[in-house]
Amino acid sequence: MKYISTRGQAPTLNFEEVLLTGLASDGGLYVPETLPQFSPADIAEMAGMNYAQLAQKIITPFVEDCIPGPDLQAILEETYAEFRHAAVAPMVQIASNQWVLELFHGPTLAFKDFALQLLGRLLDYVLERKHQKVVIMGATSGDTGSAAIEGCKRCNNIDIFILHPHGRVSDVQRKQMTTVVGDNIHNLAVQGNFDDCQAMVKASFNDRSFLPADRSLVAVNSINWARIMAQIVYYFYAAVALGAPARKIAFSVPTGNFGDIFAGYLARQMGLPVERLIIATNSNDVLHRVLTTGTYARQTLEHTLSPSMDISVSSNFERLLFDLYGRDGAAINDLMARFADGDISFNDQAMSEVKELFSSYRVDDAQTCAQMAATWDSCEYMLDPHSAIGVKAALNCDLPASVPVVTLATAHPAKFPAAVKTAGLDDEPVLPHHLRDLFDRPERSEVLPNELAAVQAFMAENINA
Ligand SMILES: Cc1ncc(COP(=O)(O)O)c(C=O)c1O
Ligand SMILES: N[C@@H](CCOP(=O)(O)O)C(=O)O
Repeated sequence: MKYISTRGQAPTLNFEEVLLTGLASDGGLYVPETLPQFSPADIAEMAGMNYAQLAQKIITPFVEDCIPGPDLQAILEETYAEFRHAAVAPMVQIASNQWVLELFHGPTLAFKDFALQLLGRLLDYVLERKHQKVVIMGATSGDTGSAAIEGCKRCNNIDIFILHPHGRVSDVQRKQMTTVVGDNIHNLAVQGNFDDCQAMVKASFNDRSFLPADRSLVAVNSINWARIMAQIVYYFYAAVALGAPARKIAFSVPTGNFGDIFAGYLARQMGLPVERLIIATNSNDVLHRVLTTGTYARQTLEHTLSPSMDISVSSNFERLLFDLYGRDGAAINDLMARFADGDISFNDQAMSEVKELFSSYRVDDAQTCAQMAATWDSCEYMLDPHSAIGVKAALNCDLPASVPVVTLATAHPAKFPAAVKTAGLDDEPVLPHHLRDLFDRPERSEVLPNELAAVQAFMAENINA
C-alpha cells in the first residue's frame, strides 16, 4: 500500500514511513492511494470474528508490505487483550433503534485507546528493528494525551512530549497524563487552548530544526494515518453485530478533529453499508456550520462541558476535502492556503456530496446535560458529556425505521464527574479499579507560555541522548 499527501507534493510513502511521520512535507495529510474493498460476502464472513481477528482482516491490506501477518496478529492480540471487556467494544441498546458503542474499556477510558495502544506497539516493533530513536509530539484536549502516553510508555526508543491547554482538561484527564512517570515522558501545560497546541505541533513538523539531527518527529494525533486506520475497525464490528451487510447502519459521532468520523467514512468507502454519518458537535460547531452554510470559518473557542471537543481547526476535514475535490492535491493546496488567511467556502458539488452522506447537529451544554439526565431517567445508563452529544444528535436525525443508529460512546463518564454532577444524575461515576488511586499519585508537568519557541526550547533541552 502506498500513501499520498492531500496536497499532492510530498513524496509517496509506504506504511512504515507513514507511521513514522505526521504531517507530510508539503503540509498535507497522508491517505492511502487506494482503499481495500470488502464485498457483502467478505463482510458476512466477519460475523464470527473476535475484535482482534476483525482488526487483522481490516488492517492487513494497509500494512502488509511492511508487517508480516503473524507479527501483526501477535501485536493485535496483545493490543486488544489490554481492554477490560471481553467484547472489547460492546454495544448497549438505550432506546428503540438506538445503540451505544462503548469505546471506553481501554486503559485510559476513551476511544483513543483503540488506536494508540496499537500505534505504541507498532512504533516499538518498527523502531526496535530499525535501531532508531524518535521524538513524539502530540497535542491533546484531554484524551489523546493519556492514551498516547499509556500506549508508548513501554517503548525504549522514544521521547514523548504532550501539549495540553493549561486548566482546560478535566482533573481526571490531567491526572491520567501527569502521573505516568518516566524520564522520557513530558507533559507541557500550555497557557493557550487546544488549537494553539495543535498549531504548535503542525509548525514543528514544518520546521524540525530544533531537533537533534538523529531524531525524526512522529505524530500521535490523528494526523498520523495509523490512528485513522485502527479506528475503521470498530465501524465494521458494530455494523456486523447489527446485521450488516444485510442491513444499513447509521453512526452518530461526537466530533472535534474529524478523525473518528472520517474513519467511518472510510469504512463506507471500503464497502460497509453505512446509511448516514451524523456529525455531533458541541458549541464549537465549525463542522456543523460547514454543513449548514457551506463555509469553513474559524471561531473563538468556547470552554464547554465536553472539553475534548473544544476544537475549531478540524485537521482531518482536509482528508475528506481531498476526496470531494477529486483527489486533486493542487486544489487542496489552494483551499488550505486561503484558509490560512481566513474563511473558505466550498463548491456546490462538494457540498451536495457531503450532504448525501453526512448530517450534523450542534448540542450546547444545557442540551448535553438534559440528554445525560434523560438517558439516565429512561434506562439508568450513564453517558459521558461527549457521548451524550452523540446520542442527542442521533435522536434528532430523521432516518428510516429500518436503520439502527449507533452512537459512538467515546469516553467513560468517570473522566468527567463534574459534568455528571451538573447534569443532576443520582449516581456518581466510579473510576475502574486500575485508576482508583489516581488522585493519590504524584503529578509531573511543566507550565509553559503559549509560544512555539518556548515549547521547542523545552523539548530540545529534554530529549534524552
Ligand atoms: C471523548 C472524545 N469524544 C470525541 C472526540 C472527537 O473525536 P475526533 O477529534 O476524532 O473528531 C474526542 C477527541 O478528539 C474525544 O476525546
Ligand atoms: N480530542 C482530542 C484532540 C486531539 O485529537 P486527535 O484525535 O487528533 O488526537 C483529545 O482528547 O486530545
